[in-house]
Amino acid sequence: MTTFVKNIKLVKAGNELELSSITIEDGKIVEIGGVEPAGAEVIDGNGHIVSPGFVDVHTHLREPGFEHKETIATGTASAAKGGFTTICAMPNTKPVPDSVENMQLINGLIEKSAVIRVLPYGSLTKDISGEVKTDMAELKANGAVAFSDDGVGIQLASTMYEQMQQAAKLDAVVVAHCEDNSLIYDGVMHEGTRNKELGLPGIPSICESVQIARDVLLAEAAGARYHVCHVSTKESVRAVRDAKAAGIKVTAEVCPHHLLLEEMDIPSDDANWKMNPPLRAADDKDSLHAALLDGTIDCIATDHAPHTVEEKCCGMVGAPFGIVGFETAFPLLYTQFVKTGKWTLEQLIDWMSVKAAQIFDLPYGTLEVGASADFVLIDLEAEKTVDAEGFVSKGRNTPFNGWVAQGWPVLTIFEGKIVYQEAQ
Ligand SMILES: NC(=O)N[C@@H](CC(=O)O)C(=O)O
Ligand SMILES: [Zn+2]
Ligand SMILES: [Zn+2]
Repeated sequence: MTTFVKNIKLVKAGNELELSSITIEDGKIVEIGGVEPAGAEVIDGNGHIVSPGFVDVHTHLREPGFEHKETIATGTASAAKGGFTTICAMPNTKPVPDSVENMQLINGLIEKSAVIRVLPYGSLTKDISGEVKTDMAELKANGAVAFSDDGVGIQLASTMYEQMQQAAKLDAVVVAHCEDNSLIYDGVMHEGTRNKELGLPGIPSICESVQIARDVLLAEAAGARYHVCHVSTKESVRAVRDAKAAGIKVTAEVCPHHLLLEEMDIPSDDANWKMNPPLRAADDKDSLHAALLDGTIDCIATDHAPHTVEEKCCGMVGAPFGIVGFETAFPLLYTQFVKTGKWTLEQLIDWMSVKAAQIFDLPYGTLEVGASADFVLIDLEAEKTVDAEGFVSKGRNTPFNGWVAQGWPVLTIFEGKIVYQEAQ
């Protein structure tokens, strides 16, 4: 079975485009820029750009346990619509992937329902409760892509250190949601200016940064590979930058919302603006941009975190943290930062695909002969308004509703097959 995708533009250095084609055989890329093979099925790319399928190393699919928020079917369909073909699923499900049995249960659900590649995390502790350590070797042997207790920070340094020592032996990556519980103060948004105006309890920046500072030293001592989730503050950026300079094996991600928004943008006590970590101050946002550009932060990850309309209805206090991200990530970043000349198209695509894959040694996020035929065609001209009601995800929880953006995925191909096609 041969498929020929013609009339597409490859993104070369910077913003340079080159008219090309991709030939697919048995789910793999066999030629780039070749001629149409006789008898091939032909897809006309209509002159759109082609990017490697995006790789999202931080997502929440909610199944098993919270199918009212999202399922593997709806979450992966949403990701495909956003141009993603590989996503790593965080372990805050019920049950948690903390044993061979639970890992196999989750693998079975993925096998049954996912329309793109889902690589599950194993947890660092049983039930992500921070107490009993998991057996990482057996979780890895059963498909854990890496290890995290995302949703909560690991409070005890000894727990983190001992799991880093296990990870170092396995050459696995420890992925950390950094949050010191003694410094949360029941906060619902950034401890700064806007929370005082709204009369809402704040989460100080140190809640995140002190745990990163601790962890990079633990990673150094353990010789482990350590990846920081959703970096949001300038002090966190400094801790990661200093650690990299010291030769510690640390990588980091940033979320689209922390690059696009800041505390002063929060219009009111609206839970669609509540996420963890929260939207920080303008200078924090600036430091995240600088960190991406100088390589301190390695990649962009959505932290797609769907919740129901009911849960998000009634102000920030009491609502769960989290916003959805798959279906808006590329268009918003492209419109705000590439169209404005801050970034090149090549940089944005790199941060959303190849750089993300490299952190976990994944052979995806690349357009190379021999690679899995995972890619997305994007219409850079099409302009649309973000409409949460039209999301494929079950989640409607986004602060970007009504934003106008360009650069929408029109066709997503995973292992050579169409998994999303824009309605004509
Ligand atoms: N980011 C969030 O605000 N929420 C995430 C948990 C997490 O990523 O910490 C969730 O699972 O809802
Ligand atoms: Zn988190
Ligand atoms: Zn998360």
